[in-house]
Amino acid sequence: METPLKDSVLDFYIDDQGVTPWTLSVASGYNLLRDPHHNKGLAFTEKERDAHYLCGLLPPTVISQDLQVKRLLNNLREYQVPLQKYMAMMDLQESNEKLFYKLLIEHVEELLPVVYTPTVGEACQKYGSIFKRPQGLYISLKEKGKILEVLRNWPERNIQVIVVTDGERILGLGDLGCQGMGIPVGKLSLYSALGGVRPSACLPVTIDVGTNNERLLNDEFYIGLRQKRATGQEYTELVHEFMGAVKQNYGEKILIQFEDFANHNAFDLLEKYSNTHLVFNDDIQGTASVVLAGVVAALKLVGGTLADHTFLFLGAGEAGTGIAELIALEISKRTSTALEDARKKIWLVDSKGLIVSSRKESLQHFKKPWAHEHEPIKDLIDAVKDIKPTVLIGTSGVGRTFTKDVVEAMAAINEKPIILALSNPTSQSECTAEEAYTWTKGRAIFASGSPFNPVEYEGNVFVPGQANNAYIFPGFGLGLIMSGTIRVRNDMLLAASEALAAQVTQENFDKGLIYPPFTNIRKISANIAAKVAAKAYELGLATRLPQPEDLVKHAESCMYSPSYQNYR
Ligand SMILES: O=C([O-])CC(=O)C(=O)O
Ligand SMILES: [Mg+2]
Repeated sequence: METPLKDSVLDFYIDDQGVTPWTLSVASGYNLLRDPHHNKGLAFTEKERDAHYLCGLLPPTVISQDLQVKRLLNNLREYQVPLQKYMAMMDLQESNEKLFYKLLIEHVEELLPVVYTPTVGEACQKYGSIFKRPQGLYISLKEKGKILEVLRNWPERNIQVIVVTDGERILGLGDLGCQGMGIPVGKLSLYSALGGVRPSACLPVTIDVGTNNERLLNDEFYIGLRQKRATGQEYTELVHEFMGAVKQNYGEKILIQFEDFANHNAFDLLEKYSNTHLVFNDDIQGTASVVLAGVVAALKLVGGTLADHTFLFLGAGEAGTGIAELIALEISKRTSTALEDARKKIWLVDSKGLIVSSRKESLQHFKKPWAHEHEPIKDLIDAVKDIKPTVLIGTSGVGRTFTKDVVEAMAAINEKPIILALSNPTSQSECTAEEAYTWTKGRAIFASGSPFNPVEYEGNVFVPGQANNAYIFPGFGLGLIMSGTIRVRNDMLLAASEALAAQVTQENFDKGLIYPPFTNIRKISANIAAKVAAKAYELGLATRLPQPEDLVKHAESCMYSPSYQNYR
């Protein structure tokens, strides 16, 4: 057999230690069928079966990978319950990785909602009950003092990207503790499927410091530490040890993506580590980049420049303030105005009402830049009527908050109101696609964080876009990895955003879409990766030299291929 197997060009960047001997020793005979990285199931050819001690272990038929994909898709479609589809996909990932990715890549529109939002949310809620095998590393308070050793227990050594959560704010579902593991697992499968990063280079991590979720603490199937969340120094020290161990074990170029931390930690962690590590917060930065792209694309449909628009957010946490800041940065850049002035076009409402200067003293630090001069307003509907936004963005994590009143008020102010209901999963969406189109009489430009089906309204079909950070983080990460970039900077987020907006075609606009369909996502990711890498080279933060001439081609050549290889 040809080992080490090369999954993609990124393998050439593997350090001298190369592939683990473990892979070499088990990959034949029955164990080969049990090795998810190399298993091909019925697609092993006669010759391969002869050469690798597989005769008799498989029924006589040899089928192609394409036929395997077809068969699996047929089986998946038989399941009525989304969670059953999810579990079937996880089983496939654990038994035949290439087939899992080929299926996911070739049927991305259909299967994204299965392995990602909304179903992954339900999977996390029930993770203890459906748990079968470890899909990532669990670093709990018990591992304190030995995190480096724990990292070395993971079978893969050449890790390029880690997605880590502490489970405190899983989507809009709140504290799911250790069961948040579904999120890093799901995000990383998109890194490979959508962004082409080798699966073996991806490491999902859950930091378990307990949970404040009483239901889970009392659930006999809960898999995490049965205690209230550690906070303060105990929390900070565990995370700090993790961050240090990761850098020590994997080097400076390891990308660490923070995912679904609570507001009170997310901003601080990002700030604390952004000058010592390659860190990226998907909820703050990834969401910001994807929403800016959608808004910029929407300008083609509604007219005006970014600076001509007025933005109102419901929700002033990671997504809300992250998006607001990136929009302000872009306005400031395009119009050469001061950032403070650009921010004045943007208003945020939190659970206490409009964020205004009289509230400044009591605001969390990440909200302070948005405390503009204005009299207090308590309700969203009154804020809409007063501020008269052209763009309404929901990032509250609370479903059904864009009520009929609110949406109708947007339609009364705007010919084409831009309404983005970003909270996940579907149950937490601020409104449904159907509500947005019906209440605006088909005039809304609508996108949501979790997918909605097309809506028919008065004989017209409206296709809602999905404003989800899944458009950005896989290509963004690929761009960082392929260029050996050592720090993330805002200009890279702006570059990613521009790259995504540039991928929306006239045909998409004609359908009212402000995002391209996910079917072309690998091409989109390659373009994003190229723009991000180009910016990193420009800023002197890319270490992989010389800079390739054609970065799009380079990105494509780096991408993991899910097609089987021939084993000698
Ligand atoms: O996971 C998603 O679908 C988007 C996201 O980061 C979140 O909602 O936290
Ligand atoms: Mg998230």
